[in-house]
Amino acid sequence: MARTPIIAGNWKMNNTVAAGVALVKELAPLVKDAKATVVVCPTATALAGVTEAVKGSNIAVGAQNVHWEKSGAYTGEISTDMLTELGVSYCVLGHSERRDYFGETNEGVNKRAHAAYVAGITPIICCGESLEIREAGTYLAYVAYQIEAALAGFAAADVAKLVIAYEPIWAIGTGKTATFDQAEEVCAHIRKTIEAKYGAAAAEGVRIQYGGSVKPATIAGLMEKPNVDGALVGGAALKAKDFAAIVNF
Ligand SMILES: O=C[C@H](O)COP(=O)(O)O
Repeated sequence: MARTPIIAGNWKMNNTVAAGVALVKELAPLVKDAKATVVVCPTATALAGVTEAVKGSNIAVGAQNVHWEKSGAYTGEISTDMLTELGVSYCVLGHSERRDYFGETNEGVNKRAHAAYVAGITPIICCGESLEIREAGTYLAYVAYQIEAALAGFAAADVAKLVIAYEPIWAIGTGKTATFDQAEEVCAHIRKTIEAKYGAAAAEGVRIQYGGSVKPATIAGLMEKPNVDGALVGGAALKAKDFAAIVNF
C-alpha cells in the first residue's frame, strides 16, 4: 500500500487572521495539483478565517493543540468540538516547543491524541531529541519511548491512520536540517517500533513526517527516503511560494 505524502505547515505564533487568510489565498492556486495531502496549521485565532478561506481548495486545516476534555474550566485551552465546528481536521500535538516551554508531557500528548482521534481530527504527533541526547547516542531509544507513550491505548487499526512528525530539536528553526540519512534512520526506527507493537499493517499505514528547517531545496532528497512520508514545515510555511515549492516537491 503506497502512503500518500503529507506536507503540513505549522505557522506557530505567526500570522493575524488577515495575514493567514491572505497566505492561503495565495497558496491555494499554487498547490491545487499537489499529489501530497496539504495542511496548514494557523494559530487559534486564525482558524475560523482560514478554514473559511480554504473552502473549495485541497488545503486542509490543522490546529496547533487541543485539550482532552470536552469542555470546562481549562483556561487557555481549546476543545475538539470547537475545532470540528470550524472544519479543522488535523492537530499538531506534542511539538517540542509545547514540551519545552509549556510543560507538555508524554501523558498529556497521549490524552490529547485520543481525544482528537475520537473526534475525527487526525493527530500529528511530534517527537524528537535534543542535541544533548543526539550527542549521547541514545536518540533512537528516546524517540521510540516518546512514540510508545503517545500511542498507548490506540488500536492497531487506528495507529495506521495517524501522522507522526519526527523533529530533531537541534534542527528546528536553526537552518541545520538533519541529513537525509539522519532523517531516514529515525523515521525507519519509528516505523519499526510501531511494527513491533502494532503489527505490519499499522506500520505500513502510519505516515511519518520529518520536520526541522525543511526548505524547497531539501524536500526532494528527504522524500526519496523510503520511511519519510512528508514534512512538518515551520519557517518556510510562512511564505506561500516557498511552501508551495515544498508541497510540489
Ligand atoms: O513544526 C515545525 C517545525 O518545528 C520546524 O520548524 P522550522 O521549519 O522553522 O525549522
